[in-house]
Amino acid sequence: MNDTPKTLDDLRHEIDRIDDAMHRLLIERGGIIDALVRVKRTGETGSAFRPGREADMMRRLVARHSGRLPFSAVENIWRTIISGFTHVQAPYAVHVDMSSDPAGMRDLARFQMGFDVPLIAYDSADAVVSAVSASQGDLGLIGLGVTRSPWWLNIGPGKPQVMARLPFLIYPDRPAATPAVVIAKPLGDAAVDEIAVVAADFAAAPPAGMFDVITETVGGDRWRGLVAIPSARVPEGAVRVGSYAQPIDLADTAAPAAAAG
Ligand SMILES: O=C(O)C(=O)C[C@]1(C(=O)O)C=C[C@@H](O)C=C1
Repeated sequence: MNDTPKTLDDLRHEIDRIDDAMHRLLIERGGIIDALVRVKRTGETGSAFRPGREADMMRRLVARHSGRLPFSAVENIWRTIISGFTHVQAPYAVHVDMSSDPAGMRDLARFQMGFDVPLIAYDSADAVVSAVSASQGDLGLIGLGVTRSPWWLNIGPGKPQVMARLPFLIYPDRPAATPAVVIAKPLGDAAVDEIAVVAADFAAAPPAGMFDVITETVGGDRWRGLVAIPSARVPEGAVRVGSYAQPIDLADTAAPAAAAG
């Protein structure tokens, strides 16, 4: 066995070897894009965004991760890769509601979509809904919490819908943790139906804990909000305005990423 301590040069050679391999793999990943676009018929729908597939990839990443690199860095690298490959398949912009917590929304948009996707800022959620409605395959990012305007009245069947809930991976001190939803037209097989988003309109606020309220109006003569319900349990006649993959709280998993993160 050779016990000679490695020099700085040796160690940097090892890092170069690993970086070369990672870069080669990224180039190889890019090589399958043309075939993917044909198989998915992305040209016909104009959107490559598949949040269900992205959720599965993130779940596998969580299950596999170990080592020194914080999980947030790994998540961010993969978000940049996935978002970059989504954009090269069919260019899109992300319209962001900056009416509340603009710094948090910008961080979230960049963490989630990287820096190659054009980001367009708006001062209301309604303006984001209009922009996504007028586009082919653009995405909208709308913050959750309380709102003056029930912006969801203009989404639903035949229109843009809620397609993802962010952050998808929940862990302590995570960056880009501002709660938000992604809206988009559910083109191709893009929709993922685990948790349904239902528009509710009641004379008064429902008792605390009755629903998983993800956003609600303040003021006004009625209580309006969006509630999240497991898709299999949505009552008949409910007004569905989208659905998303169930986010993962790493505190509830035994995944190594929970410890590494
Ligand atoms: O799997 C697909 O459908 C892809 O388009 C590939 C890919 C990726 O880069 O991994 C890109 C966009 C989708 O949202 C999901 C995954």
